[in-house]
Parts: sequence; structure tokens; C-alpha cells
Amino acid sequence: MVVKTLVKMASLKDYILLTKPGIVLLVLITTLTGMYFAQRGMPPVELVFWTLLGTGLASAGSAVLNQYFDRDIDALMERTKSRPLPLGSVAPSHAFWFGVSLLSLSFLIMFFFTNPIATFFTALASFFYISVYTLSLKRKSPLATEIGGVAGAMPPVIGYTAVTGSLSLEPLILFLIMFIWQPPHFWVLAIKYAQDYKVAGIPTMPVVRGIEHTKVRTLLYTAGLLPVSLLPYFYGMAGEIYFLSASLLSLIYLALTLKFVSSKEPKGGFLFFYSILYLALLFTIMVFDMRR
Ligand code: HEM
Ligand SMILES: CC(C)=CCC/C(C)=C/CC/C(C)=C/COP(=O)(O)OP(=O)(O)O
Repeated sequence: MVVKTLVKMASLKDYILLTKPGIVLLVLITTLTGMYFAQRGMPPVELVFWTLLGTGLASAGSAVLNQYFDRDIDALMERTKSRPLPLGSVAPSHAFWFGVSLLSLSFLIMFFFTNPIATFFTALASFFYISVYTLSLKRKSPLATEIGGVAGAMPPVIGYTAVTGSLSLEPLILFLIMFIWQPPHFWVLAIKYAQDYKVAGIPTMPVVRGIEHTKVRTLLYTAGLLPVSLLPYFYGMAGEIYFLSASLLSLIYLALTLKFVSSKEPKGGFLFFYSILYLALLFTIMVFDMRR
């Protein structure tokens, strides 16, 4: 009985791992930011519940299908070879239908409990992550990261349109911050695991254009984050506390990146962690210092 329960617990953990829960959490923070700015305050609780559930399921379902389609290359890389599918602890067909079920549930929830435009952007983000990024570009072009960023920058647009039912410049500013944030977020790992990606035949920026080129590109994007992160202040969305916090957070990010690119043996561990902390803090402070 105990063994059976432990086996059940193990497989539940594997299914949760397949959803990339850490990514889902930050997706929900950025989705909620979009909702707060649309409402200029706390949106209706039931709308927040359904929108976060729908968006979270879409991010989770997309991550599951990303790992289903990537299971061959994940098995070749140190960083990913112990994931559930390469390990064999979840059958590929089970993962596939698990991902499809999460996505289907997501679109139904978004359609019936939010509105068509938010549903459209949720489907677009899922489509971009699975088809454009995972199935096409990731195995063909180093530009996958920059183009795939359209998916990753969608959550605040989903949150905003779930409240207003229409687009405006505000969610596009949040989209732009996330679009610029993603390449440096990933390229730290792409540099750290350059050999891994080369063995797996994935044409990441370091594999195709070299580590030095990727370092410069990372620096340019991180430098670009400084002015872009201040747009919510200049556009009247957030106040002086946000302006000062965003300036400080972006300057720290730039300093850490300068240290990373100038080091002979770049580790990148803390820089990668900071990339996540940066986005979470930036969006949280933006909400707390929101101009009503
Ligand atoms: C082109 C876009 C992106 C790429 C290529 C990318 C790549 C990655 C990679 C390779 C990891 C390490 C995963 C692992 O080793 O298990 C990671 C972790 C992470 N990413 Fe991204 N990411 C992207 C966009 C995003 C977005 C849009 C978010 C959230 C809004 C995000 C949030 C995170 C978080 C929170 C982690 C740590 C997850 C954990 O370890 O639990 N990423 N990302
Ligand atoms: C609503 C919705 C669908 C949101 C999705 C947002 C989102 C987080 C998109 C991008 C995530 C991404 C490219 C992760 C890296 O995949 P990878 O295959 O490069 O990473 P891996 O090698 O670690 O699997």
C-alpha cells in the first residue's frame, strides 16, 4: 500500500515538473500586473481567479508539450536529461495528452470566464511557444530566443485584455519590457551550457555566433532594459518610487552583466537568478506604485 502511494506521489511530482511550475509562477505575476493596470486597482476576484487559472494552464500545457517535442534533445543535455520524459518516468503519450488537456481546459476557461480577445492572446502565446519556438525555430535558428519572446511577453497582455476586452499602449509597454528581458535571461544559460547545446545540435546564439558575440548581444539587451523599464513612469502608469526602483534594479542588472561578460570563466548562476528576481520585483513595485 505504502509503495503504491509513493509511486503515485512520484508520478504526481513528475507531472507537476512537466508544467515548469517556476515559469508558471512568474507568468502569473506578470499576468496579474496587466490586470491591475487595466483596472487601476484590484480587479474582480472571480475574474482574477479565472484569468490566472486559464493563463497558468496555458503556460503549463505549453511547457508540457515543449518537453514532449524536445524529449529527444533533452535526453542529450546535462541540464535536462533527468527530466521526466528523458528519464522515462512519464510515458510520452501520457505527457502529450496531459499537455493537450491542460491547453484545452485553458482555452475553455478563458473563453467562458474572460473574453474572446484574452482567449485569442492566450492561444497565440501557446501557439508561438509550441509551434514557432519549439517545433520550428529552436532547432533551426539562434533567433528563436528573440522571436520566441513574443510568447513569453504575452502574459501581461492577456491579463490586461481579460479586464478591458481591448488593447491599448499600456499592455504593449509591459510586453516590450518582457520582450527585451527574455534574451539576456536565456543567453546566460546558453553561454553556460554552450557545449551541451552544441552536442544536442541546438543552434543557440553561442553555438552559431560564438560566446563573445552572445556576450555583447546580452549586454546590449540588458542596457536596453534601463530606458525600457522606465517607460511605465514616463507614460504615467507608475510613480517616482517605481522610477527610482526600476533605475536601481536595471543598473544592478547591467553591472552584474558587465561582470559576467568580462569574466574569463563566466559562471552566470547568480546573474540568471537575478534575471528572474529583477522581473518579479520590477512588476511588483510597478503595481504598488501604480498611478490610479
Ligand atoms: C525565449 C524565452 C525564454 C527562454 C529561451 C527561457 C529559457 C529558460 C531556461 C533554459 C530555463 C532553465 C530551465 C531549467 O533548467 O529547468 C529557464 C528558467 C526559468 N525561466 Fe525562462 N525562458 C524564457 C522566457 C521566460 C519567461 C517569459 C518567463 C516568465 C515570465 C520565464 C521564467 C523563468 C523562470 C522563473 C525560470 C526558473 C524556473 C525554475 O528553475 O523553476 N522564462 N528559462
Ligand atoms: C500563456 C503562455 C502560453 C505563456 C508562455 C510564456 C512562456 C513562459 C514562454 C516562453 C518560455 C520558454 C521559451 C522557455 C524555454 O523553453 P526551452 O525549450 O528553451 O527551455 P528548456 O531547454 O529548459 O526546455
